[in-house]
Parts: sequence; structure tokens; C-alpha cells
Amino acid sequence: MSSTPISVTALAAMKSRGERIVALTCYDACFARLLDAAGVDLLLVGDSLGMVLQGHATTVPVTVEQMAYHTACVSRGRERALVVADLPFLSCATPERALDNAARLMQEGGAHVVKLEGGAPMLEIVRRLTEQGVPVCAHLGLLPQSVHRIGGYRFQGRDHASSEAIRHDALAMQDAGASLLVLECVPAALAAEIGVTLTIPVIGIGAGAGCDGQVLVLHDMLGLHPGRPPSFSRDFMHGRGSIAESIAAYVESVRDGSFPAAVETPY
Ligand SMILES: Nc1nc(=O)c2c([nH]1)NC[C@@H]1CN(c3ccc(C(=O)N[C@@H](CCC(=O)O)C(=O)O)cc3)CN21
Ligand SMILES: CC(C)C(=O)C(=O)O
Ligand SMILES: [Mg+2]
Repeated sequence: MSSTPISVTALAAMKSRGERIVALTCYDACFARLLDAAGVDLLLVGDSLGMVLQGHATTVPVTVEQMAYHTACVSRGRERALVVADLPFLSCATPERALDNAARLMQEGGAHVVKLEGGAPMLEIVRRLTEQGVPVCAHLGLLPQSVHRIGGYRFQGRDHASSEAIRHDALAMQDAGASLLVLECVPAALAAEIGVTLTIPVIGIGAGAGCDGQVLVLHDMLGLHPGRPPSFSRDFMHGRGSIAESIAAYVESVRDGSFPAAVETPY
């Protein structure tokens, strides 16, 4: 049985109907087939692959070449799910580079949407991409590509000034043409408020259950994190017999709003 492929407008329609969006990171065709068959709506080819696949301590070493390769692998495996690919570290340093690199992710990789980290300084790039027909997913809150500037993977938006900046940037991203927004590691109340304010879908990771959808790093939710997984993640393999069963449990838990629970919502 084949079903209609998901588009960014289909995700917006889900938001308006109050249906939660289920997303996971995905880096290869094998998992793309599995996640797609389980009804995952959005496959994020995240630059987190630098950490979970390549063994780096950060996402900083990941290149556009590598992102295009993994995006192409995912694109071959999916039928229905929307494919979103991360623009990696410094690939949006100028609007020209952003346009060239988005072209690679879409034309070589088959991505439907490109995602970029950052707020106000990225608005011009979001406008330029959007006016060229490139759907953009914005990414605010914790920006892992800035880990060396931030000094660690910390929750963001916990004081008045930074929560105001995130709120403001979220609206500005929507106005600049972004089709989706990922909010990473921000307080649940802030994320929920942004979710009801914006018309575009807001997908949270470490941002509470009030978002329009959830995303997790695939390896974390399969219990494959080396050491202690992030506090906002859940090991869906725990007590289950197969990967397929665990993915199905994640899909159901996001759809019915039981993931993330209070224990997976630090702030
Ligand atoms: N495997 C993996 N999972 C992720 O969620 C993830 C990546 N990699 N790579 C890119 C970014 C980095 N991320 C991370 C990584 C660790 C924490 C973490 O351990 N946070 C602490 C709280 C730290 C604090 O607020 O001071 C936690 O307990 O969750 C958070 C986000 C999220 N993304
Ligand atoms: C954590 C998600 C949102 C991401 O950007 C990634 O996997 O690279
Ligand atoms: Mg990323």
C-alpha cells in the first residue's frame, strides 16, 4: 500500500487539525524504509550524524559533501516521509554559499527542505532561499554548531532576555518565509507559547509536549547512546523486542502526547 507523500503544506494542515507531527533523525536507506513504514512523518538527516555515526564530539566537522551523501541514502529509502537535511557548520556563512549548499542537498541528496541553525543573522538567508523556492526549516534554542562559542550543550531561553530573543526570532523566521521551526532545549512553556503563536509547525527536542511535533536523535531513542543520553530523550528499546516495535511505540507516544512526559521535560 502506498500513501500520499508528505509535503510542508501537509504538515501545516496537520498542525491546524491538532495532529502531532512525528519526526526522527535518519541517516541511511535501511532506517528510512523502517521509519517510513512505521508512519514517521519527517526524516531529519541531521548533522548529529557527526556525533552518532562518525564518532566526533561535536557536529562541527560535518561537511556538505557528507550531508548530501547521507541525504541521498535516506531519499532512496523513503516513500511517504518528508526529507529535511541539515545545512552543516559554516555552510551558510554567506547567502551565496547557502544557496549553493541548499542546491547540493536538494539536487544531489533529494532533500525536500533544508534546515539551518540561527536567529536574526540568518533571516536574510532564509528570505533568499525561500524566494528561490527552497523550503526552509529554522532551528532556534540550543544551536549545536555553536557549541564552542556556548561552551557546552546547555538549555537556552531560561532568562528573560534570551527567551524574548527566541520568541522574537521565531516570529521573524516565519515572516522571512520559513516553513518549519525546530526548537531545541528550551523551556516547555516558551516552546508551547511559540507553537500557538506561529502558524508554521514547531517541532521540539527537549522542548516539552506542547509543540506541534517531536524529533529525537534515532540512536538515542534506540538506546545506542554511548554513556548517558540527553535527559529529554527516552530509550524506546527498553522492554521491547525489536527496533520496529520501538519505533512504533515512539510514533504512538508522540501522536497521543505521552512523549515527552514530565521526566523528559527538564525545564
Ligand atoms: N546523540 C545526540 N543526541 C542529541 O540530542 C544531539 C546530538 N547527538 N548531537 C547534536 C545535538 C547536541 N544535543 C545535546 C547533547 C547533549 C545534551 C545534554 O546532555 N544536555 C543535558 C543538560 C545540560 C545543561 O542544561 O547544562 C541534559 O541532561 O539533557 C543536550 C543536547 C542535541 N543533539
Ligand atoms: C537534533 C536535531 C534537531 C538536529 O539538528 C540534528 O539531529 O542534527
Ligand atoms: Mg543538526
